[in-house]
Amino acid sequence: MRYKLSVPSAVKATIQLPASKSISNRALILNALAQGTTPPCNLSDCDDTLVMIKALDGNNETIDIMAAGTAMRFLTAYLSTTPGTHILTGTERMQQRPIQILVNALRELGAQIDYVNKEGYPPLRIHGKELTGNEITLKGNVSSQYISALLMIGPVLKNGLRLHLSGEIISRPYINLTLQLMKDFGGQASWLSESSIEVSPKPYIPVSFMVESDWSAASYWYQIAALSEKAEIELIGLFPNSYQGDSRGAEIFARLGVETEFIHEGVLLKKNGTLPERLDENFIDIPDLAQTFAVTCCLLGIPFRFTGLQSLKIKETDRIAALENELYKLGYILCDKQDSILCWEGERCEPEAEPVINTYEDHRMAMAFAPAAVRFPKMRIADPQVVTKSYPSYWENLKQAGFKISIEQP
Ligand SMILES: O=C(O)C1=C[C@@H](OP(=O)(O)O)[C@@H](O)[C@H](O)C1
Ligand SMILES: C=C(OP(=O)(O)O)C(=O)O
Repeated sequence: MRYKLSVPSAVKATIQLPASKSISNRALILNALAQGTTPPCNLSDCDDTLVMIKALDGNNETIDIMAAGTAMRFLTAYLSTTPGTHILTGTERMQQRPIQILVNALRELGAQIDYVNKEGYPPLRIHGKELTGNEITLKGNVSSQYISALLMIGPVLKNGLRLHLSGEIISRPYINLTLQLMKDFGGQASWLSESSIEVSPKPYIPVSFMVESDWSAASYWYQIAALSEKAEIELIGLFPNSYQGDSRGAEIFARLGVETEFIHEGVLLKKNGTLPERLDENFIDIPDLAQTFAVTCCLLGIPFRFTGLQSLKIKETDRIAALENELYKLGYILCDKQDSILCWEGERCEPEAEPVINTYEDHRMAMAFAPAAVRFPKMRIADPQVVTKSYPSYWENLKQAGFKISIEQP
């Protein structure tokens, strides 16, 4: 299936954003570890959260978390300390996303985990037991989800946990998000230095917890505001001083002419029309926003150099390659360096007359390219249903904002 989008001349909408999947999936694990009886409020209805709810509710020996990185990593740690034997598996792509760093760390703490097929990758067979170790060193430069997974089980370990992280720490705001939520659930955990974290063996307590809206999802609306002639967009459920690192997207969009005003229930986006000569930005803390800004800058004709993208290759797809391929179809020639830098210096080629944007089973490819319909009315988005991974109502919300969507079967 493909979607062809027609864009309204002015976008005017009030959008109820989805709840954050990162917060939902942490709150579910923490609530389970706290033996809470009421689930967190306003949980996301996205695939990644639904698989987490099912995994924690069910008694199935085999747990399939589909494409959810957080569920795979958080459940690996959780099941290692929970009685029972489980097979944890996921999509074909999930079986190519590395997990050895986390498995080795858990084994050092005493966990019993085996690889079902390929060494270093899911599926895993996990035999839950009491873990006795309390101090480990692991790489901090591959995925912060390994670190979040370990931190969350820290309070239930007999001797607590001390983590030492080596290499340049990526996605640090996600580690801070984990520490914040652990505190909200009565845990005691904090940074000892730039690269060490200590968790006390103090049990969690059940609390009532409300999940805020998703700042990563908000980025596509900022993008629509940046690319449209006229836009008046209200996003519900976002607050200042969010726990989510992707709230920094608002500051970067301010440089691209979209200002944020915090109003009663969320934010109001306002265009001020000023654009920079170029955008150079380090995405080490905000990897999920790279696609949003790459597409936005190309379409606004703003050359860029994005660094800190080393984690993009092991996400839902190789996002650096996917961006290069699909932006080429729209006439933009990007270059990448050292697997961690993506640049566009204004080089153009003839765009395809009717470009079909492939989405590579990556929700963010679909969501970041859809706003490009503003400039490319003949563009199609292939396999648009991928958005359910984090934002099931994305297309409905676009329709609400005046976009028209026609469905095509290739
Ligand atoms: O902890 C989390 O909720 C996440 C951490 C990030 O992954 P990495 O730490 O692998 O970069 C991010 O890309 C992902 O969407 C969600
Ligand atoms: C990378 C992502 O998700 P995950 O790693 O949790 O699958 C994402 O949502 O962009």
